[in-house]
Amino acid sequence: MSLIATPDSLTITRPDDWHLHLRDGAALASVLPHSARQFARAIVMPNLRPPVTTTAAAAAYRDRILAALPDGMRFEPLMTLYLTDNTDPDEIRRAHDSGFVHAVKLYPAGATTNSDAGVTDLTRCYKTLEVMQELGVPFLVHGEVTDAEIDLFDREAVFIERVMRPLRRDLPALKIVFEHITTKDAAQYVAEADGPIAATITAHHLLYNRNDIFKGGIRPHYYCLPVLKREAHRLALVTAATSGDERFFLGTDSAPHAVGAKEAACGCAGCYTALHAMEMYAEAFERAGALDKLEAFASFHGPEFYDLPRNTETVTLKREAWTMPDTVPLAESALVPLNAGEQINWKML
Ligand SMILES: NC(=O)N[C@@H](CC(=O)O)C(=O)O
Ligand SMILES: [Zn+2]
Ligand SMILES: [Zn+2]
Repeated sequence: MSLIATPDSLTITRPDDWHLHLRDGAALASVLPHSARQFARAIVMPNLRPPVTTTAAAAAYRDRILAALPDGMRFEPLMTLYLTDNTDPDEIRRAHDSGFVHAVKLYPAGATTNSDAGVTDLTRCYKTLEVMQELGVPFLVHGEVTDAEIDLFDREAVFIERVMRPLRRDLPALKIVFEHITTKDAAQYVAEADGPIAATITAHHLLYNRNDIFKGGIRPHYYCLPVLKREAHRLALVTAATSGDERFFLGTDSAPHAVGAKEAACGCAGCYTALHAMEMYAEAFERAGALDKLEAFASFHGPEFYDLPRNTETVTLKREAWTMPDTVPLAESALVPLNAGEQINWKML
């Protein structure tokens, strides 16, 4: 354990981000240095337009990410495939053999940003999922039902009953990550489940609840999917993240959108936290009196689940106040990060 802690400084093994949106093209070049500064590796989400559905497309995307990395920075993109109703089981074998595709992602069709090509009915994918189970390829799940009749705030809890339980009954050895969990239902489900299941938790779901979306007016930069929930759920996520349970690990879900796409009559879902993710997590763990649990959550549990080695370098977080920028460039436009213009209490050196 490399954890060295004083009241004002915390040195931990370099962390990884197990859920990240990097986009593509000029936007990729804008955001990549932020994540590369904070994290050694990241699970890169495949919801591009068109989505990354093949190993060949993942290889090309990986090359574009590495080409966009500024000189002198190190960062390893861990690639994923986007599951569709038609993903061929052989594509999973190719992905597994590639050595650089580390997981397959479920977007229920219509659930979130760029999910139109997603899965309409998971039972159509069972042949493909069986091969993933056989090869030990993790299945990363955006866990919300898309049924318009289900209340937006209940979609994760209903997903557990309608999709997660039947899936795990039918494929009990499939490795699953319940991504960006937002409810006590999901935290409890994962903590109590038998078998190979884990969950990522974002920094913003540890720090905020649904009141923050509406504080003094509508605040689009706090809108993401799954949407922030009520305080009891936030508290359950904090308990899970700080418990030391290896099933819970860090995934920022940092999701860049141009300012105009967020500050709009019908704004996009996604919070941008890549600039200050570790500072946010440190704040959340400190408030819970659990800074000593941050290293395992951020740097050990993820590699363990993905069968990857831990990073060997360290990073240091210092208690030092600084102010988040109001905007940062995003290709030809700009994005507004979460906490824009606010004071941050920790600083990653
Ligand atoms: N989390 C979000 O609100 N948005 C993500 C998609 C996702 O992770 O669901 C995005 O790609 O913008
Ligand atoms: Zn998602
Ligand atoms: Zn995401």
